[in-house]
Amino acid sequence: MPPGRLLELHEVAVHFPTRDGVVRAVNGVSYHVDKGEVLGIVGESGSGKSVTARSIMRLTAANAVDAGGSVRFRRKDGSEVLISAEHRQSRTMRSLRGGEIGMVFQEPMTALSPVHTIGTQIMRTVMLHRKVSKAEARARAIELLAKVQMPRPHDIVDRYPHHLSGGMRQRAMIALALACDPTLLIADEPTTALDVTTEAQILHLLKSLQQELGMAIVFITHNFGVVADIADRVAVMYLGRVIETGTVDEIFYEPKHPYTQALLRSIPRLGGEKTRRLRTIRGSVPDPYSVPQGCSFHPRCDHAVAGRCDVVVPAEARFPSGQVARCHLAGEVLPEAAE
Ligand SMILES: Nc1ncnc2c1ncn2[C@@H]1O[C@H](COP(=O)(O)OP(=O)(O)OP(=O)(O)O)[C@@H](O)[C@H]1O
Repeated sequence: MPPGRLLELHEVAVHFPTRDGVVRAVNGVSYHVDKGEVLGIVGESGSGKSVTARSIMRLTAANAVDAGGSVRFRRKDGSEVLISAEHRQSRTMRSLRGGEIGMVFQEPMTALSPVHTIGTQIMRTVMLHRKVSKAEARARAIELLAKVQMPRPHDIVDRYPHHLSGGMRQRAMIALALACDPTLLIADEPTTALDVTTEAQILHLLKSLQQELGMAIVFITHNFGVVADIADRVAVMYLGRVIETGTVDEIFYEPKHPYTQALLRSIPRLGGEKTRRLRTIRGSVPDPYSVPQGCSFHPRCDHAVAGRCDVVVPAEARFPSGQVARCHLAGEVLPEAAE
């Protein structure tokens, strides 16, 4: 990996064999994250955002089958590690999880235990990864609670999760994820379940922590507005593939892939023209048992060319800026042409 690179996924594939057939949840996903960068992952429900992220930590469900690809991660000491399925239970993986890669979820109770105090849980993580005394770990827990702007950290440290509001639980989970100064935080829809005001506060908190600590974030969301707030670069996913990547500005102002263009047309804009009608994307996401041949978006695409888009999987089209789109017509299908 280049020196500034922290994480690199190459053609990662994860399938779930079920009684009704094979769910091809992730079908060859490639993306990278540089040190200190925020990568937003967007896409409709079921596009494979979470399964891909979990495969980085090797935390996919027991019925998941690793169907290929590789994940590379740069450790704090500068060395590169190849994360593979065999590493699932390895000592390296255990030291990466929580020690170098932190994770926060939509539902804090998936990360927090209901039967232990917030302090005990943070102290446990700190003591698992560092040689510190109990008193030092407790001091670190209080320091972390203050860092995530938890009110009354000296009091909250001895509370159980059910004593806290939704927003405070989210802060506690972030404190837990930051316990060992991770260089990468994977945030999977961490604000989706919150009201708008709390969501804005948590986003602001994550952004300021990211800048203060210099950590990178993979931020998963289905909300373009949230991406605009927090991300530097964006990867758009559709049916288990990344179909476009670029900077936030490129994706918002010059989307190259018809799916990204359609997604953007379907979100209301503040101050937008009142006469402009919101358009929904034709059809619905096909079920992942039968991913369409060729470009998987072609059955819903207004520009699909028969004999090409329905037959051949598009290669990556690279633009001089670094923007990449997996579309046979990328560069030809401009937003104006698609109106
Ligand atoms: N353990 C599992 N067994 C079978 N199918 C699964 C399993 N976990 C996920 N899937 C399927 O894999 C696909 C991708 O799921 P994933 O959760 O990654 O989507 P997502 O883009 O994160 O969506 P959401 O925003 O709804 O979380 C979905 O079709 C989902 O039903």
